Amino acid sequence: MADRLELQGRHGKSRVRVSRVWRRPAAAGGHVIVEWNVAVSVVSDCLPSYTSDDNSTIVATDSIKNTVYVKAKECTEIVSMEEFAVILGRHFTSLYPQVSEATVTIAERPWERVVVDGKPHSHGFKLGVEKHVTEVIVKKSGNLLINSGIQGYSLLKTTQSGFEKFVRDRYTLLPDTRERIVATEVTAWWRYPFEHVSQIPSKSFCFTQRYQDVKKVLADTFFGPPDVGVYSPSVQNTLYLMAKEVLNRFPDIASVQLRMPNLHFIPVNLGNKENPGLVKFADDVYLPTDEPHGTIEAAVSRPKSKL
Ligand SMILES: O=c1[nH]c(=O)c2[nH]c(=O)[nH]c2[nH]1
Repeated sequence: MADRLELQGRHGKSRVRVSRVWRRPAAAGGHVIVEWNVAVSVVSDCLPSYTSDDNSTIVATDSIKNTVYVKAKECTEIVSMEEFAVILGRHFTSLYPQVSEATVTIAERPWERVVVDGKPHSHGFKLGVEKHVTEVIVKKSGNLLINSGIQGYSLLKTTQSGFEKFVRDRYTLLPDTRERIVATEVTAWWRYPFEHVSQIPSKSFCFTQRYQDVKKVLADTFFGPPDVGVYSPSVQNTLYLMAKEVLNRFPDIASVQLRMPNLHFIPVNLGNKENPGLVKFADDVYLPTDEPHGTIEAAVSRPKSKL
């Protein structure tokens, strides 16, 4: 009976924190620093280690961790997170015959160059908020998948948002409105179309630039023009327009997934019989809360080719 059991295992190291500095002269743009939290997980044929005391085919997770630092050292030129993840994935799947696949996940701590007296500082950084993340899966054949994203991107507007004409039944209390605050913390994931290591563009920074560009398109679509904004009839509609704009603007992005919790700003009305109208809501005083919050998410992709 036991002989017929199947096992699909994987192992690796998580929360490997590494920082890499590239020390360019001030005239060339100054120092560049990245701080990455790396997770590597390999699919590896090391069945005897599960079924017996034979560890002879295990690539130790400690060695996996060490490799992250060795590869960071070897990157003498600036690399993006995505490129670094591909380097790691290629390394594990090509060096070890037993490793058929590697998944490398990286989250970047958002150190941003400071500006002093209107000038970008050559070696000073402050911590930003939203995070660039990536997940790269590399197969031994060189086939790969690159997904990148944003986490913790908090956006809010004080008007140009409403919600009306939704299902109204015996459970409904929420009134229709064309005037409310809308606030969210965007999580976005998008997939690049590269399917093999040989297809990855060589220009350094292309993924990093793309991250900045996607972030801007998401925010610009959420807010609309600076003076008048754009009306949002629902978080659902705004989410769709944000995803659609990313796909329109970037042909090298194949699909976008957005999660946009609706973080409520509840109108405050206080009063009782003796003291009616203690606080009467006039689009001014709110109770902000994220518990509970609405959960709204969707994946948007181009229609599949009918070829
Ligand atoms: O934009 C919204 N979408 C909803 O699905 C929803 N549900 C709700 O109570 N408020 C809102 N707002």
